[in-house]
Amino acid sequence: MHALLSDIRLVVFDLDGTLVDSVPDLAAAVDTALADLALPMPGEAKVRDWVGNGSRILMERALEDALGEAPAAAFLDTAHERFLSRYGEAPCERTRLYSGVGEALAGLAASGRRLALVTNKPAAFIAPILRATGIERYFGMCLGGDSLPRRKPDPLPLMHVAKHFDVAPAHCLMVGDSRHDIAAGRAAGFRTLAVPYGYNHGEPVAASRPDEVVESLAELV
Ligand SMILES: O=C(O)COP(=O)(O)O
Ligand SMILES: [Mg+2]
Repeated sequence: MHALLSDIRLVVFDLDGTLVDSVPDLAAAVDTALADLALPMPGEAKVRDWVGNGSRILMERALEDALGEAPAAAFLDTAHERFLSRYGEAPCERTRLYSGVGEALAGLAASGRRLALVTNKPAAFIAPILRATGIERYFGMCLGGDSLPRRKPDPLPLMHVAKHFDVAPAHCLMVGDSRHDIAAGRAAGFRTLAVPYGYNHGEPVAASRPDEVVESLAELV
């Protein structure tokens, strides 16, 4: 086990960009949603930098890019509905686990630690993706960006999970790919660990000063 885990009893994982590379499917849904609205398709590279604050803000960034100005609220609502419908049709066609994730989850679970998932993506998409990638059984609790009144970088979902498992924050670890994960973890009183391969608005996640950065989650076990 990694030294950081010695007094950790609960490990909370981010999903997009940490456990799964979901951008191919997210980008396909953004592209088709914009095409439905007769707007140009942004493609994967741009979408990669827009993921991290939930699907509504993802679509706000996409519309702003396509229109050259901030979208009207009603148009954003329409576009967000299009995105949810398109993503719901195919949330895991090309979404894949990052290397090392399977070993890490199996090893941590076997060690008796509790595992949970806190993502900013809508909760409805969590189970289909965990099922398709074969990792659903590891998580005792999963929260989405719309599960509670506030989402990451607010610490609320992390505090909720720690309370659910009755583990003090000092014995909890947040594992994520973005500054929102690190900020939420720190604010909740958790230890924090980052992976550098995910989505962080084009910036290195190390700039958020997590307690540790690992190239692969396999290094945890
Ligand atoms: O859907 C998003 O915006 C990001 O999701 P994540 O919190 O799992 O990285
Ligand atoms: Mg993420």
